[in-house]
Amino acid sequence: MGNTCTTDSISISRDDKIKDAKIIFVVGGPGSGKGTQCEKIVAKYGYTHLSSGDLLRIEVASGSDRGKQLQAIMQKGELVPLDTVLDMIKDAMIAKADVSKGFLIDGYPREVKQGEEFEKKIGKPCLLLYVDAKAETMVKRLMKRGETSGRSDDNEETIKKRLDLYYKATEPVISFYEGRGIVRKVDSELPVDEVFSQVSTAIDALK
Ligand SMILES: Nc1ccn([C@@H]2O[C@H](COP(=O)(O)OP(=O)(O)OP(=O)(O)O)[C@@H](O)[C@H]2O)c(=O)n1
Ligand SMILES: Nc1nc2c(ncn2[C@@H]2O[C@H](COP(=O)(O)OP(=O)(O)O)[C@@H](O)[C@H]2O)c(=O)[nH]1
Ligand SMILES: [Mg+2]
Repeated sequence: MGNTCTTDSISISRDDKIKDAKIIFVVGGPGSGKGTQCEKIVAKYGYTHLSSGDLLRIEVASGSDRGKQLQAIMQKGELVPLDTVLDMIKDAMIAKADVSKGFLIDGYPREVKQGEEFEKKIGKPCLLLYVDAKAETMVKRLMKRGETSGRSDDNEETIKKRLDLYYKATEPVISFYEGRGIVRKVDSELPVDEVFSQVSTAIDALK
């Protein structure tokens, strides 16, 4: 049976496993350095890193019909349907719930609605790490990453679309959570270790 939900009671116990989890959203533009910082957080704090983009890429790599549809959307730099990403994140969280000290949700929410749905279905974040870099810096990093990443969206045309969408849809997420006082901004123009020192300060301040 595994994780299959057949009755309400099973579904409640599945959800119960993550309802009190420590949740950190990691938000920033494409190529800002979210993944780089998350790796370091995992090493120092032992949190579980879930990159919504990576989860989608795993589905694409499986070659499934759903993966093919996702690939087409991602190649255009658009957002995949909200429920698809949210279900993937939730399943991944439940799978790690027993061993996790906390979750880094990287690259999510991409729009305010995604944050609202996450809170309804999973729980509230205690921190939003805002990884901030200039557009020019992000483009430069992504073009460089594209030389070796093999990612079909690390090309000039798609990068521009991802950036536009970031400013239009994702930046409002930061204002939304600023209203709640949980946003900590780190300056990702700095060298990786200096960015991480700012990240550590923000995480250490959590109780
Ligand atoms: N919550 C999410 C996360 C990702 N995507 C899709 O997956 C692509 C890649 O996402 P991601 O790996 O998070 O890429 P970026 O944020 O652009 O940055 P990076 O991998 O460089 O962190 C996005 O452009 C988008 O099409 C999405 O629709 N919804
Ligand atoms: N110079 C510099 N490069 C960085 C920094 N953080 C990330 N990078 C590089 O920028 C690229 C994008 O980083 P990544 O972590 O994949 O960013 P993400 O798209 O936000 O997940 C990678 O090739 C990193 O090596 C940083 O603080 N300084
Ligand atoms: Mg990433």
